[in-house]
Amino acid sequence: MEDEFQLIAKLLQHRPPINEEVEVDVGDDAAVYRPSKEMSQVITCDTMVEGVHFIEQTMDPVDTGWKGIASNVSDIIAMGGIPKHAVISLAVPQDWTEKKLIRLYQGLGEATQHYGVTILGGDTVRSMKGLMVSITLVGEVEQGTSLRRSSARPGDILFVTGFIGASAAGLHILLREDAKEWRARFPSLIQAHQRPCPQIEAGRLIHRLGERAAANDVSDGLGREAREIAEASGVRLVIDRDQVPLSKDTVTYGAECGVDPFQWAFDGGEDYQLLATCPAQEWKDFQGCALAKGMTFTQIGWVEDGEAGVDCIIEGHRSPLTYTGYNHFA
Ligand SMILES: Nc1ncnc2c1ncn2[C@@H]1O[C@H](COP(=O)(O)OP(=O)(O)O)[C@@H](O)[C@H]1O
Ligand SMILES: Cc1ncc(C[n+]2csc(CCOP(=O)(O)OP(=O)(O)O)c2C)c(N)n1
Ligand SMILES: [Mg+2]
Ligand SMILES: [Mg+2]
Ligand SMILES: [Mg+2]
Repeated sequence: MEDEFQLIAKLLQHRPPINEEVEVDVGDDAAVYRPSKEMSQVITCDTMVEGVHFIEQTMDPVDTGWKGIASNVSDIIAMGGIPKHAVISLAVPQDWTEKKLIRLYQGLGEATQHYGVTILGGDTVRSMKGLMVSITLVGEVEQGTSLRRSSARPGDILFVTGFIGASAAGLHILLREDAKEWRARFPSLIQAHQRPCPQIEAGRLIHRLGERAAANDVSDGLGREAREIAEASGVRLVIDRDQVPLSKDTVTYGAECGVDPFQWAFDGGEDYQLLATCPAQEWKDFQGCALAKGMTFTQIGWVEDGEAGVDCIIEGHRSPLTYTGYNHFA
């Protein structure tokens, strides 16, 4: 590799074109974009670190690029927003060749194209060990209407979008020494881990409920995300564990390898689905509306008055949730 400036020029060939909202593109000290009228700006930042979020065995660089954007898009969606512009910070170790970095950018390019996000800049520096990709994503939401973790109220329905736990099941396969044969049998689990696909439409549909809905994206496992909503709202969430939607492959693989698949759902993380609440009287229509748009929203519990926290019903027996979720410093 010659120098970082030539590298940046090569990498940028793999980003989708910018649009008319961009006043100053890559190439100056900072980028300038024009926010839409009547919209508030939403800003988030998520990082992928080699050895923590991915290793060579689990992710091709193209997947790491995709997932870096997806994890940020997921947070904008969980606020009810629409993702718009990204800046990308790279710390590159010696063993990451230009070829691998171009693959990373192809993944970033695919995901930004898919979600209508423009890459407006970034930063490129040396890392002494391991690649780090840190992405800051700006989105927008109608003023004063973002979805908060603090909006859950007693009597609400607690629900999730899609399936939960498939990403952690996929990671379990990818970390096996005999991964090859399992990968071929359970491609949906591998896909869930490597290519999560947060759905903007799901967030925007929940956003229609306005301040009566609370939402969190599932990055650290249901156990962790549920606690965050309970604490922010000052309510007790009750989850009926057997209602948590697990994909058929998640259940089959769990049975074959002797792992409780609910552990993947509650402790695993990286599903990038939404955990949300909805007023009970709206639930049936709301769920029907999601279905009509090709999305599955599944009730997994409800919200009660009481000490802030989460209870879980397992085979008819209710007790405080013991699953903890993912913890970086455990
Ligand atoms: N180093 C930091 N400095 C300031 N705020 C932070 C930092 N790390 C996380 N946060 C904030 O703490 C909150 C929780 O972060 P995090 O658990 O990463 O959220 P999420 O799981 O939705 O990505 C977010 O509002 C985030 O912006
Ligand atoms: C090699 C490897 N080991 C473990 C994991 C699991 N893992 C790493 S970070 C993480 C939690 C999600 O990442 P985080 O940075 O906490 O995202 P955020 O909650 O901020 O969106 C999980 C489940 C993984 N993806 N890859
Ligand atoms: Mg985060
Ligand atoms: Mg989040
Ligand atoms: Mg996290």
